[in-house]
Amino acid sequence: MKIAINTGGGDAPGLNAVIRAATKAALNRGWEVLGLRNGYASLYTDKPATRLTPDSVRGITMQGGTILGAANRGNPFEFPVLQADGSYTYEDRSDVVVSKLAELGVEAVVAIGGDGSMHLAHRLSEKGLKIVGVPKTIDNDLVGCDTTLGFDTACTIATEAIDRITTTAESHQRAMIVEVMGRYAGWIALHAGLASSADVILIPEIPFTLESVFKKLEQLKKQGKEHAVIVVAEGAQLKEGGHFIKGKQVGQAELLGGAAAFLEKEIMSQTGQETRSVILGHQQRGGRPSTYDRLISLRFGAEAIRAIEEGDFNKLVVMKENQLRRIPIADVAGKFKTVPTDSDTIMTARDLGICLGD
Ligand SMILES: Nc1ncnc2c1ncn2[C@@H]1O[C@H](COP(=O)(O)OP(=O)(O)OP(=O)(O)O)[C@@H](O)[C@H]1O
Ligand SMILES: O=P(O)(O)OC[C@H]1O[C@](O)(CO)[C@@H](O)[C@@H]1O
Ligand SMILES: [Mg+2]
Repeated sequence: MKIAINTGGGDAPGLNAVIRAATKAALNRGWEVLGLRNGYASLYTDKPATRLTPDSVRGITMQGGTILGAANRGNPFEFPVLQADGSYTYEDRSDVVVSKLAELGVEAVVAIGGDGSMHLAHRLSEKGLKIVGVPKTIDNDLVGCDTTLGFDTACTIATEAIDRITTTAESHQRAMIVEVMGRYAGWIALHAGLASSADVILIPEIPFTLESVFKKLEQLKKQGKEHAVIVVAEGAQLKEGGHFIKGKQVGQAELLGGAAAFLEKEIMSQTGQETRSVILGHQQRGGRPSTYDRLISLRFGAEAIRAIEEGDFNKLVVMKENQLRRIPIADVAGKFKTVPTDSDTIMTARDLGICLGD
């Protein structure tokens, strides 16, 4: 058996642990393992794949990033090609992906990625590719699973950052706003905000009003609390105004952001409270994975190989109620898991008096 592994979408802590577990489990079965670089991009080059060996995966469980490189602008069905005049045209390179893998003798692919990668995996499987998916994204927005690899680490990093920001907020009697990642889902904001005792948490699932935030700041003052910590998801949206969109690059999903800067300006000008904003950004995606992310990543990687061994293709390996399961990739492709607004975590935030902006 010859398999190939690729990592697609934004990188996330734990990717290397999946690569190591899948490679070792496959090599132990006497299989051959190829690594694709930068998603599927290496398949269009004269070095389409590299052989993964015990040496190439040694000691990488604890390493951030991905030794294979990631790609979040390389959709093979609409591949952006730069023209001489600076404009882009889009080519369908999906047949190149399928035929190149066949030429390399690859019988199955382990595709590690988020919602976008699983959408691609599903479309490639319709062209005959045998794929097993592994759920990765710090955003935790893949349906059909409790958690995705990278989410726990991102929440830990965000929680620690908010803790640190809280002590300086207190020293200066300021409102501090922390913008965290998560695209159109508020998982990181809600979990890290709750864990770090934020006063206000704004998530895309609950559109907010400025009045609600100002009311909370006023209430804190009345209680003798001179500082405030506001955690805002990059995808947060105003009840009247929608998302904060920073821009869009060719071949990429839209970039969100700007909610924290907006809030800083409005709080300063409308309440007079000294305010600062911080964007945590990509540090939430970088560095060493948490113990939990290492473990689920190793379990996902080895399970993907067991699925291939059993011929159980076009499945996504997931963690559901702390059990490994396999679900059809078709069931998650093109879907999106947001925070249920009636979840016990939301109710807990409300019970603790946290303002959710509504
Ligand atoms: N293996 C791949 N090769 C090339 N491009 C890919 C690959 N996987 C995903 N992409 C591109 O990256 C985009 C994002 O992928 P995905 O949703 O899986 O990642 P993510 O972890 O949710 O991060 P992101 O915030 O970038 O969406 C996809 O829409 C797709 O265009
Ligand atoms: O790496 P880029 O292109 O800045 O993408 C940022 C996006 O990727 C993620 O980090 C992971 O999906 C999102 O939280 C964020 O919106
Ligand atoms: Mg995504």
